[in-house]
Amino acid sequence: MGLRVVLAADQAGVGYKDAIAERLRQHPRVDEVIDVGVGDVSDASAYPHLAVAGAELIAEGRADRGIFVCGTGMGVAIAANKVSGIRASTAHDSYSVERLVMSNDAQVLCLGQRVIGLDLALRLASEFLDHEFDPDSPSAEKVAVICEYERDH
Ligand SMILES: O=C(CO)[C@H](O)COP(=O)(O)O
Repeated sequence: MGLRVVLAADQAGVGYKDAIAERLRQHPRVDEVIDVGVGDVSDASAYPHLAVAGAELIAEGRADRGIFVCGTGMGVAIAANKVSGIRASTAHDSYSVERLVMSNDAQVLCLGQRVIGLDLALRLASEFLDHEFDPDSPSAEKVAVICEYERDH
C-alpha cells in the first residue's frame, strides 16, 4: 500500500506546501495527499493550529507521513511534537532527511520556506518518502526510549 501524506503550512509556508503537493501527486510511493491548509496566503492562522491538525491525523492513523512548512520549519516542528506519538524535525539537507527516518523513525519532515530554495525543498520532500525505518536496526531501541518516556509521563 502507498503512503498517505498530510501537508500543513502557515501563510509563510503555503507556497512551498502547494508546490510539494503537486510534486507528491506524481511520487510513486504516494497514494494520497491530504492538505489541512492553509488554503492561501491570506489565511493568517498561526502555525501551531496547522501543525497540530496535521500531526493529529498521523497520530489517529489516518495519515502515514507529514510534511509541514512555515517560515523556518521550526515552529511547525515544535508544535507537531506536542502531539503524542509524533516525531517531527526540521531538516534542510539530504543526510539529515535520511537520518530523520532511518535513525529517528520520524513521521514528519518540517521545512522553512524562508530558509531554503524551492528546488531543495521539493527534493527533500521526495527523498523523505523514499526512506523506510528498519524496526530491526540498532536505532529502534533508541527510539523506543522516547516512546517509553512519552508513555510513562
Ligand atoms: O517560521 C515560523 C514559526 O517558526 C512562522 O512561519 C512565522 O512565525 P513568526 O516569526 O512568529 O511570525
